[in-house]
Amino acid sequence: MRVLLALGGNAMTNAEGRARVEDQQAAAAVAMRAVATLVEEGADVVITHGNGPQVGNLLVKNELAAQVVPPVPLDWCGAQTQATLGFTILNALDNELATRGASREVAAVVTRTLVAADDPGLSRPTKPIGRYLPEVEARRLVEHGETWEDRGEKGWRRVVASPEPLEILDGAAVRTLVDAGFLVVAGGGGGIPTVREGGVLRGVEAVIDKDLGAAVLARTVGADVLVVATDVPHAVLGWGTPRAEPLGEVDVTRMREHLTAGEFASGSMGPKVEAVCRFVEQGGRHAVITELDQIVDAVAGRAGTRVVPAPSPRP
Ligand SMILES: NC(=O)OP(=O)(O)O
Repeated sequence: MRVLLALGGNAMTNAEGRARVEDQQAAAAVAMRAVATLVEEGADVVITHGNGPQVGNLLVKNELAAQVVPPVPLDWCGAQTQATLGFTILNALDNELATRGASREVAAVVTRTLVAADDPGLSRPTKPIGRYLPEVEARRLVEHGETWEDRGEKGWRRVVASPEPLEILDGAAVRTLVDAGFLVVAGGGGGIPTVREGGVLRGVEAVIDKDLGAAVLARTVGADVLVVATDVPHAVLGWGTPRAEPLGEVDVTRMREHLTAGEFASGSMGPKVEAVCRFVEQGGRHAVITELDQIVDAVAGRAGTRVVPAPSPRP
């Protein structure tokens, strides 16, 4: 079985969302325990990861240091997060396999994702990145031209452009490595957004939603199962209301109806549900949204919100 595991922000930060080096190393170590168990059970595992906290922090560093060292654009920041998180995940995975007396070849692939140059998402900021700030501080940054948005009880968060992922440009390399038996980290942060204009490729300043990127990557590597690991055990209908209903197994037609009805918040559960629906609609065996410590059971169909193909119509 081939599994695409998409690790959410909480899988690469501590419980408060902090992204110090030691927080990221500790979080990666926890996530790789699940990956090592899947590997022991015989799965091919491809890992992708979010980069929202990390890419936002890099952008702030760039802006603060701009008078001293040349700043780099957001797509460069995204590429940098793929490298640092890829290296952190690989170390954690190698170390976890070694404690179990196991060993596998591992690799991290700097991954570009093709987006359309005229994607409306490039001119309309929607993707939350970086740290949360109190409203008063966020409004000060808005006065300096940044876009910030109220994200509820945690505070305000910067939002940036986020185009639709169309194709994993480095997909052939990823697939070749997986077919050769490597455990691969790829498509971090949804992939580095890249446009092709007049036959020329160039990065664009945006951050792709990593769950939507994961759905494209899953298709590219021929995954049977997509697991979106986040900080809650299930997607929930009526979240935060007295009628809250955690979802178990749902067929993809019904799940898309819930999505269309506005049951899932944009910028958080909404893209995760969109991603699992796309994966199953395009032939995936099943897709699961669940929390980090349920990953192994999720792959086995015993945990989380499990989206399965719609039943075939009767002849
Ligand atoms: N790129 C991205 O979606 O990252 P997060 O999942 O960390 O927000």
